[in-house]
Parts: sequence; C-alpha cells; structure tokens
Amino acid sequence: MSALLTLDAVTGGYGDTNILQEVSMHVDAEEIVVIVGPNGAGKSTAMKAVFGLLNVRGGSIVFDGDNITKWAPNRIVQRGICYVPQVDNIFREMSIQENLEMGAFLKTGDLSAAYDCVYELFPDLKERRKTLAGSLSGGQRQMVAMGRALMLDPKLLLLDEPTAGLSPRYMEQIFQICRDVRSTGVAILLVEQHAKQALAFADRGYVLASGQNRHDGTGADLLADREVAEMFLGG
Ligand SMILES: Nc1ncnc2c1ncn2[C@@H]1O[C@H](COP(=O)(O)OP(=O)(O)OP(=O)(O)O)[C@@H](O)[C@H]1O
Repeated sequence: MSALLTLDAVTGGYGDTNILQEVSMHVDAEEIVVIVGPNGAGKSTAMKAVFGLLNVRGGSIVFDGDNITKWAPNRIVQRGICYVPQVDNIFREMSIQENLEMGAFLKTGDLSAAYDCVYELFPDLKERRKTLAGSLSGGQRQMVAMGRALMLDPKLLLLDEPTAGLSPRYMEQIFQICRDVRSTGVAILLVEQHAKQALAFADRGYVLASGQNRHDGTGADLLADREVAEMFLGG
C-alpha cells in the first residue's frame, strides 16, 4: 500500500537559501506522525513545504497519488490537506461558531453535519460556541484552530506545535483529541517541541537536525534509542 503523503528528497527554503536538504518522510492513512528536533532544525519548514509555502527546488511531494510539489496552498486545501500554523491560527474577534464557519469557506450548502462532527470532537467548544475566540484560553484556542481545519473534512491535518505554551493537562488533552481525530479517518503530521511526550503518543516520528533527516522509527523505538536520547531528548 502506498503512503498517503510522501516527501522524497525534498530540498528547499526561503528566498535563495535552502533550509531543507533532501528531506524524506511519509505518512500513512490514519497515522499520527511527529517531527521533532532542535530549534531551527527545519521542522516547521518541512510542514510548510507540504502546504505549498516554500520554494521547493529538489525532490517531490506526493499526496494521495498526486504530485503536489508546486501546487498553491488553496489547491492543496481542496485536495484534502489542512494546515494549522503555530500562531495567528484563529480569528480572535469572531465567535467560535464563526471561526468554524470561516474554516468551511470551500463548502456550499448546509454545514450542520460538519458542525456536528467538530462539536462531537470538541464538546467544550459547543457549549461556548457564541463566545469570542480571542477570550478563550490557549488550549481552547488551539481546539478552535483544529476544529476550523476539520470543517473541510481533510484526509491529512498538519499541526505546527499544537501544544506550544500549554499546561501538561492541556497538552494531554490535545494529544487525546489527535487520537480522536485519527479515529475519524484523518492522518496527522505534527511538529512538537515536547519531543518525549510527543514520541510517546505518536505512531512514528522523524528527527530532523540542520534541515536533514537524522533518525526515524516508531515513537517507542526513537525513545529507546540511546543516541536520540542523548542528542535530542536531553539524555
Ligand atoms: N520565513 C522565513 N524566512 C527566512 N528564514 C526562515 C523563515 N522561517 C524560518 N526560517 C529559518 O529557517 C530555519 C528553520 O526554521 P524552522 O522554523 O523550520 O525550524 P524549527 O525546527 O521549526 O525550529 P523551532 O523549533 O525553533 O520552531 C531557521 O534558520 C529559521 O531562521
């Protein structure tokens, strides 16, 4: 079976500078895959490459049978990938429900099934659906951002540091929501700073450093790898 998403030797960056050097990775359907590594390793950049936000100069990105390497983000969204950036990922002046509605910008007709699906995953949001998103806690805002992305029924969700700045309780809640999202048939590729916790929860992981692949394997294998532990997980 071929992977849902495959990056094959992707090289690229911003302007003329290459950040990623022949990065390869894949995500299978309904899999949770995490990218970890030190600051500046190129984790977010790899995710931006998938979403068409990078100058890719070498290699290829194939999603669900289509070579999407040079596609623009709006076309990638229509194809079934939604991206939740680390910052500025909600409309603060709008209610939760309005944020979800904005997420469904490509859909026409009745949105009630999409709302039901998102509110089932995020019951807290349903209760507060008329509340302004900007007044929510960091964890709740992250839920709004994820919920908005899910309004378009993606096959793959890209999450850039969804637990940044959250308490351990909210981090666990976000990870549990990721598992719930996966059980609805959606694969997830996420970047995480909390490497140990993320590897413990993800199906598989990739360690990037200096824009290159360093290690990959199941979360459990990477956690048990002495070199990974010493070099990237603080011993
Ligand atoms: N928009 C940009 N323009 C130019 N260079 C950028 C841009 N965004 C990131 N970079 C550079 O690309 C490199 C990789 O950054 P990236 O954000 O992908 O790293 P990261 O592994 O996600 O790190 P962090 O954990 O600190 O977010 C860094 O040297 C960074 O300064």
